[in-house]
Amino acid sequence: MDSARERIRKASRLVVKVGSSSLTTPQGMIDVDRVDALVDVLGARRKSGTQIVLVSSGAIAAGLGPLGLAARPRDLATQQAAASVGQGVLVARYTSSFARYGLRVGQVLLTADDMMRRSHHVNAERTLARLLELGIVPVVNENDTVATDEIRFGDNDRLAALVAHLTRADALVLLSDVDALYDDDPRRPGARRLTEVRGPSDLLGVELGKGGAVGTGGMITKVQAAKIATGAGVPVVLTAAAHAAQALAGTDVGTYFHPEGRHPGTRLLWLAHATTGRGRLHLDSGAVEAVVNRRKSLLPAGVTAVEGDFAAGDPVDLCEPRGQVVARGLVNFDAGEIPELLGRSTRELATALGPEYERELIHRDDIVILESHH
Ligand SMILES: Nc1ncnc2c1ncn2[C@@H]1O[C@H](COP(=O)(O)OP(=O)(O)O)[C@@H](O)[C@H]1O
Ligand SMILES: N[C@@H](CCC(=O)OP(=O)(O)O)C(=O)O
Repeated sequence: MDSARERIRKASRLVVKVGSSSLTTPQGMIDVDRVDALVDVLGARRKSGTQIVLVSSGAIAAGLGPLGLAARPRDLATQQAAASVGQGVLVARYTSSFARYGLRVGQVLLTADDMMRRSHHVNAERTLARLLELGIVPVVNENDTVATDEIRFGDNDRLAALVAHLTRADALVLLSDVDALYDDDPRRPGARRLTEVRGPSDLLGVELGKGGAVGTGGMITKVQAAKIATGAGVPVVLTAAAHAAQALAGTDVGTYFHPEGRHPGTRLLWLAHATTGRGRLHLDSGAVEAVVNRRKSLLPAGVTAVEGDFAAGDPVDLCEPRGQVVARGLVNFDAGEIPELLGRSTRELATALGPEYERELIHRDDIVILESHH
């Protein structure tokens, strides 16, 4: 056996993500046989001592049938209503399916916001750790009913990567309806399977297409998820749900993404990968140098313009003078407060406006430099 794959076979904590298309029928009902087949694999592995976190999509898809909808609705409110109905059905099914192995599940619903706000992510981390200690299988999904369009993950691939990091998992297994990453859309003739990915250069020229009718992200979000996880030191296997047993046994199925071994903080991981800014701050070249190369906080003196309507605490993109986004950060002021601060020193602002204006626009701990600018 490939020694890299050994990491999956020997993992003592695994995050397994399964997509909608592997759990539901085209009619929008739970596919009981496929759920049971997946639980057979996970239940057996749990019984052998491995802790398992299951990140399961399928709430929206499983809500379609009960609501009499023929296809995934386009509008967010109906998707959220379907998720609300479907999530209950889904968890009920997992509860009875895992009970066949004497195992209990615990529902955990997270938003992208929870990954960012320190108090929330500390709580999520603690609850997941406790569930695992208690021998429970946490079943995680995005909290679809409260997540708004701009901020939601939409697919669970990136959420699963962040959960793998949050729980310090030994590996992430992404299960879909396709058995591997291919160099082209596998529905096209001649597409070839990638058995492993060692880094970005292995992905050059790979065509990443959209998914089927029930899934959302297609391969693009799965590859993004793999980059997030491997960048945080967690290896990833991507394969079909039907090959779950082989993947967990470390057999050569699907695509193996080798880990890179850096461990950035979870909150910043979210900031870099799971969102786009709510607005933009344009930096002069001195501020770019300070923030990107010297990892300093961003002060109002180095900002030339502000765009967008954001509130204090929101993520904003930081642009260099030609307009290219180089970093992202959690801003300390509302958009409307910023214009009068621009170009002025913090000391001058404190004297003119009061001591609360002495703070930086964005604290260095709340800034991530985007990948190509490291
Ligand atoms: N290069 C590629 N390699 C593999 N699959 C691809 C590729 N490009 C597009 N796809 C499609 O992506 C789909 C999986 O994405 P999706 O439907 O979102 O799955 P899930 O619901 O499991 O998250 C596959 O069915 C496949 O047809
Ligand atoms: N949270 C959503 C996930 C949406 C979705 O389809 O995701 P995926 O199948 O992983 O591409 C749900 O449960 O329906």
